[in-house]
Amino acid sequence: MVQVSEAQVLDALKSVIDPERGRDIVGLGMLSGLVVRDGHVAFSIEVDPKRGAQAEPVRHAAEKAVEAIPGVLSVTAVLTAHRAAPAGQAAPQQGHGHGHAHGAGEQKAMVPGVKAIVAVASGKGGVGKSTTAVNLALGLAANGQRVGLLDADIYGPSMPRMLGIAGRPGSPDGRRLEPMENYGIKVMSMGFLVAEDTPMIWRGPMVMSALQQMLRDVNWGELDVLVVDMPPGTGDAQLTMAQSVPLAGAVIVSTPQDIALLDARKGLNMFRRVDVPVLGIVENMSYFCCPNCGHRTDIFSHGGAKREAEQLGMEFLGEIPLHLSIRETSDQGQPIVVSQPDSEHAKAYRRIAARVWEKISGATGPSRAAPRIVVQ
Ligand SMILES: Nc1ncnc2c1ncn2[C@@H]1O[C@H](COP(=O)(O)OP(=O)(O)OP(=O)(O)O)[C@@H](O)[C@H]1O
Repeated sequence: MVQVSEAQVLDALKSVIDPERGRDIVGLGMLSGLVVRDGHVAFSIEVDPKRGAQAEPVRHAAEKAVEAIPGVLSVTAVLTAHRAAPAGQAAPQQGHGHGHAHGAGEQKAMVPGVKAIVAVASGKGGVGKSTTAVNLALGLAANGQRVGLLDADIYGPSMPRMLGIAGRPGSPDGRRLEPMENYGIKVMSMGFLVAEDTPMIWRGPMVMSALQQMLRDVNWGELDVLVVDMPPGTGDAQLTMAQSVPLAGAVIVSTPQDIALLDARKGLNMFRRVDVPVLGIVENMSYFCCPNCGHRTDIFSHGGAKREAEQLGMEFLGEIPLHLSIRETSDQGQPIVVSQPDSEHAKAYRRIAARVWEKISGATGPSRAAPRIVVQ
């Protein structure tokens, strides 16, 4: 295989001229987060936020220039809206009339029109975080809230599949993306923006810019709740999210054995460190429900999560069994809350959604970043 070096990529990018300033993007210092690995290249290009999608031709030209290097297998270039103003100064999105971060620290820019943002997180992968996020979002919608779902799991976006949505988001004004929609909720996912076979190679700064774009450069409209399906784990992406957005709170998804192994505590501690209230814990795959006879088996010493949650000072929001229909419905793009709304499982998700809503809509008082929420 032909090896591609960073120097080669930089050389190629020196041929890309920013038309606005008449110089190459490398010389202008617009490039950041360059990663070259096994022929796969990824980088971000910082542009003034005012330019937004007008800088798309620059991104496109940069991609083309790198693609032309022999040995390059894929190129992922992302535009970063570089925000020079320190947080708290007159950034355009700040304080859109709905609530501010009132914490002792810096103000966090609200997303215009979005009343509350709830993160769904887990200490590790594979515990059913995305399944919970999608059913929670649909449960909130079924309970009457206006809901958006942001798939922040940029390494393995699953929402296009889970919600049965194909295609690419449009941008009628050429500046902001329109979210996709299904089952009455608005959805944005990196899966809509990047070809399925493109490997995702991200480094810290790129993760941040991708998340910021999906959060702020999307026309979410008026939402009561934006549910964010976080990437698994407790790394950069979670911290960025937690630090740069006034989260109303976080829901931690955990399996019984994961609780026992303390993985859930990592998630909990991370949010506590950045001063985001943890709304509670959902125990997923809590017990096994035989799809044929309905017989229930507690395969993982069920009940431990509730006890642990209490010990950790967290609310236990509910338990979801391991059930074939939960997996099958998500795999088919028809999550159980919409495809089998009268099932016990759908009801369990709706109860969790109702409790989450109760907690965030009642989140007033002198505490930190709790957004002011008007229940309509
Ligand atoms: N309660 C459940 N019953 C049956 N299957 C489930 C349940 N919850 C999740 N699954 C299945 O487990 C698998 C992993 O779930 P999911 O993708 O939601 O996990 P995740 O924590 O988001 O994973 P990742 O960390 O890989 O993103 C999926 O196939 C999903 O359909």
